Amino acid sequence: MEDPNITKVVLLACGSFNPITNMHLRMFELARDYLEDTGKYRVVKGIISPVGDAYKKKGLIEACHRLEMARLATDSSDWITVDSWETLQSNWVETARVARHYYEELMATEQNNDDGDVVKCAKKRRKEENRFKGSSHQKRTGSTRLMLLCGADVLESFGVPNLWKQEDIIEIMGCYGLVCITRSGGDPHKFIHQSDTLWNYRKNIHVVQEWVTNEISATHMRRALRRGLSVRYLLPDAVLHYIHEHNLYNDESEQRNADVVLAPLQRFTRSSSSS
Ligand SMILES: Nc1ncnc2c1ncn2[C@@H]1O[C@H](COP(=O)(O)OP(=O)(O)OP(=O)(O)O)[C@@H](O)[C@H]1O
Ligand SMILES: O=C(O)c1ccc[n+]([C@@H]2O[C@H](COP(=O)([O-])O)[C@@H](O)[C@H]2O)c1
Repeated sequence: MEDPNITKVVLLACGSFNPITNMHLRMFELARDYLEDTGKYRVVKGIISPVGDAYKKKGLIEACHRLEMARLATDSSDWITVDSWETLQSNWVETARVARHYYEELMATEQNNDDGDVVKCAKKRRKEENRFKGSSHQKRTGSTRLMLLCGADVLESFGVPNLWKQEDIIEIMGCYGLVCITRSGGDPHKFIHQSDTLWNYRKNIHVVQEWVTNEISATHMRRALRRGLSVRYLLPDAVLHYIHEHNLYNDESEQRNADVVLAPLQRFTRSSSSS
């Protein structure tokens, strides 16, 4: 018998996953431990949603390969899944829209048509943008909630001018909530404190401290692979075999989209993003 006071949660992680690393998988485990330790949540599913080919980020290889690597990486997990919906869209899809898609899917599955309609919630949120002061609109005890899972760099990218739409940030915080894993060099608590918008929604942002800090990033993987260095044990063996089998990361692949106007997050110069 389910405890009615415990809210079920689906975690959604968006990103390039170019390639997927062990840290991407660890994010899910860390988030689940954190949420369940509060005694308020039970994490029932994790979704990895790789960005589509229309996201013109330098060095981004084809979605079919990124998807397949993510599938191989999650093969042994009984709760983390990979979903191709985002990669099947012809245009780049904003993260708020991706979240809306999965939330609607979730609601349809649960046939839960009560006041949890996220589209209504999103519209209302946009109207109330300047008045709303955070927190308890999301409470839907008894039904499943969707939360966005990301690293602290993504949270901090919310502060980059003209990168995210303000209403999307508000929708993400107000309708879903965020689980944010610390990354070395970042300070999400300070960032939330310094942003009026994030401060308003602070109760919907769960900052998870990763004590075993590491610098694993997809950028590091690609760089090492281009140089013929080992990345073994930084990503699953099956993924590594797949990379070698298809010769995925090399000087040529790193030049993909090099001549295209930068993808949104690339404009936000993170140290790990330089090649
Ligand atoms: N070492 C890490 N610690 C915490 N979060 C991470 C880490 N690596 C990736 N993430 C998070 O995983 C999600 C997907 O990330 P993404 O595919 O952009 O990986 P990345 O390793 O940061 O990529 P790149 O190096 O290509 O920019 C993002 O929310 C990102 O913040
Ligand atoms: O929705 C937005 O406005 C938005 C702005 C910048 C980035 N994102 C998403 O954030 C993710 C960033 O991935 P990456 O690999 O560029 O760090 C990817 O899923 C993008 O679609 C989303």
